[in-house]
Amino acid sequence: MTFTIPLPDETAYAAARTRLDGLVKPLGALGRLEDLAAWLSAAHGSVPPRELTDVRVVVFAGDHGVSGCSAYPREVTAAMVRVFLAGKSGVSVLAGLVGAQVRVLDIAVDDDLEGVPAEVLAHKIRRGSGSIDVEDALAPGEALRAFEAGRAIADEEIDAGADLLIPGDMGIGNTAVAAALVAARLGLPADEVVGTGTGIDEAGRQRKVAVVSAALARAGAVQEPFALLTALGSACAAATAGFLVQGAVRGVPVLLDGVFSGAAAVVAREIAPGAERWWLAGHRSTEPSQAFALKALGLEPILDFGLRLGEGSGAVQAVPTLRAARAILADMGLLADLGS
Ligand SMILES: O=C(O)c1ccc[n+]([C@@H]2O[C@H](COP(=O)([O-])O)[C@@H](O)[C@H]2O)c1
Ligand SMILES: Cc1cc2nc[nH]c2cc1C
Repeated sequence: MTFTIPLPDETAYAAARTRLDGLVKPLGALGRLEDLAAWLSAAHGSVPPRELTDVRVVVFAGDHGVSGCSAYPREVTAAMVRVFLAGKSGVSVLAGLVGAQVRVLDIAVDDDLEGVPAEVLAHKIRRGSGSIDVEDALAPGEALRAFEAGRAIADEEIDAGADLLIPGDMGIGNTAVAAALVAARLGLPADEVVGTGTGIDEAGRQRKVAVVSAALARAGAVQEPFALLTALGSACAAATAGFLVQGAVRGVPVLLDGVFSGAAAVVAREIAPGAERWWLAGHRSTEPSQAFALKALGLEPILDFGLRLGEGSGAVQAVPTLRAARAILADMGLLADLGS
């Protein structure tokens, strides 16, 4: 499987840097905002870049098999799908503030979700994913099917006008899976990547370390990305990876969220090298595996608010910063006009 990833426009990048240096401010005084402005110019091939008017969050909902690794029971995942649909989730509220749309999809919720609109269930791969410490997460073929679903979902959003994609996640137990994927891909011990997720105590974290260690031992040296998603991932991880890859294939910027999209991104980059050029990191999660993932991807988070909600909630809060980056290029005056 090979993908053609477009290259961001280097000429636009250089032109943006030149313009930024000429704006009415000390050289470099807008710091990271200048980097983001140049990045967006390269992505859009224009200086200034276009306005980001159609931001879309897709929440991939699913259960993750591993038990005893979360502060909350598995049933919360299904219940939260209804909260997203009612517009009452954290990301729903935060997305509303920046005019972003939120779409929730049942990828692998361990529930039939009776009464939920058919379009929410349209991409369901399975009920729950396997408990990775004792079995493969997915049956043969499911990782590819979920990955293709994620690509199709990105295509749907882009065809409907999305100019910025945000992957969200809802899945009790998914921080253990994220840790396992990052540990396996980057060759790290479980203890270094496992965090407290939804808020487990140190004894709980030690149990989670044991689960992730068992998963890594069970999977052995598996490295091929789809084999990795099958052994240690989940349907949501594979679907998120497909979503990230397709954003890059279509040349549409993607704002990663927390630990889960970070782990999916590490695997997605293996599937489609160069795709990371189209990704930005919205915020720094409290989960240690996210820090390793972002470092490996060469991404620096925009915000660092101690967030650990998931859902796309951190990424949506970085949207105003991206808009600010565009605005300085579009609207600031020039040093050359100073005093005239
Ligand atoms: O994105 C993050 O950084 C993050 C950190 C901790 C927890 N979460 C969310 O909490 C759930 C997973 O936590 P846990 O403890 O059940 O593995 C899942 O629904 C995630 O969206 C998300
Ligand atoms: C209530 C709740 C909401 C969430 N949103 C993302 N992960 C979550 C986990 C819980 C427990």
